[in-house]
Amino acid sequence: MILLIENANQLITLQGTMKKARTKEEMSNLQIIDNGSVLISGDLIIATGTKASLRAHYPDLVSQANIIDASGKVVMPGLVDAHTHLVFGGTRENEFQMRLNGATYMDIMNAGGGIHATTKKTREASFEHLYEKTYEHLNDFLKHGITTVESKSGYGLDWSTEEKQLQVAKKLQENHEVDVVSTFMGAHAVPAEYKNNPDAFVDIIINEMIPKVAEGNLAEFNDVFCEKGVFTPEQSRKILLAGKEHGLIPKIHADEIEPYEGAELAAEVGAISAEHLLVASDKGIRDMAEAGTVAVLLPGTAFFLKADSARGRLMIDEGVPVAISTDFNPGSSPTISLPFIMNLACMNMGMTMEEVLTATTINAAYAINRGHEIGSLEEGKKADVLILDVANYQQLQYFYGMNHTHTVIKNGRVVVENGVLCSELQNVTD
Ligand SMILES: N=CN[C@@H](CCC(=O)O)C(=O)O
Repeated sequence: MILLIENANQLITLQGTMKKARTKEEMSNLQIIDNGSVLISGDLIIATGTKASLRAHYPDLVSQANIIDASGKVVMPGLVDAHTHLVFGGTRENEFQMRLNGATYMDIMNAGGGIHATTKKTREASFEHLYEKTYEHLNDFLKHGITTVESKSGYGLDWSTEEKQLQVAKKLQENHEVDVVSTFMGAHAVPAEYKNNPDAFVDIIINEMIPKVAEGNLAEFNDVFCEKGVFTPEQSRKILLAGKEHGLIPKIHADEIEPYEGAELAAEVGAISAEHLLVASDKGIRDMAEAGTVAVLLPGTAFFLKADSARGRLMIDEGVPVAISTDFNPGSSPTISLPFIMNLACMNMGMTMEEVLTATTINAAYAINRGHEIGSLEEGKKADVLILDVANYQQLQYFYGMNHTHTVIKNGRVVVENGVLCSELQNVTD
């Protein structure tokens, strides 16, 4: 199948020569083509350029192509969400009310709620239930223009449930249009049964769970919630290094609630990303810049927890490559709306609209080791393309809290048309 998208008001390609996440002023370089076209063959991008240049260079392909007219619209790479806790049982709106009444996130967790409440529900849920519920969430992601999602386990905290979450993610990767990239996060919390002996649980993660994850090829990354009252930096280091020995790339939930030298640890162990970073230290930020660790910032979580956002502006100025993600989870960020989170990044972290687009495409792709195949519209990359019903990219932030997705092309196939999932249209006509 050959597709030709033509007449885009603005075609944002994000093309670049660098083979790594963008930093500093590179984050503002969107490489925009006015009246742009994208030529797609099968699941790959063949070329981008002006209408005239593609028609002149590829007359044979153009003559066979199905044309998509993007007049008056913005065309850009599919959005990448590099931090979610995608597969979970239950919801926690009761905790939202508790937090509105003044309780803190950690108060609730220490009293057996929070991650522990979702762990209970996820342990109880069947594989089929989790699969169907998460399938619906992925449909929502797709309708908002997100074509790749990272998914962390961590609501099992025992092997059978961790494996169930990872297997759900794996089956979704096989069956759903959205690409699902898996992270093992057995170290999300210390389960109640190990409350008095957390080191014994750390040993189980290291000696039992990580080897099984690697053997079953169930995840690419290994993540730890390094936080006071959860896992110490020493425990986190051990878990991340053990994962590395088994081929799992380190990620870390760092400096979210209290400063704990998580950013420093991320740089030290060679983590691909450090995530949250609301209270990361100046030294931690400098260490990350030097190590090239991607900061995955989650302004929706700060918003929902009524906390101050991470210092995104400073991180960019210091040379840290920044990505922005939803942190979709049932407690601290129950939203799939990456477009809304992008707006929060502008409003609350001092990031420019250009930086935010880079942070949710190419830099997010690098945060999950996919920068070579997604995140920009370039020859040879996957044809994951988003067409937005806005006249310019600034309107995407200006008309905030709305879904501007018109068309989504995933792997060279139109999967959302006029804002509606093609699979849903199919069901109506069947
Ligand atoms: N902070 C730790 N983990 C999740 C929240 C998980 C939950 O509350 O269920 C996060 O990334 O925000």
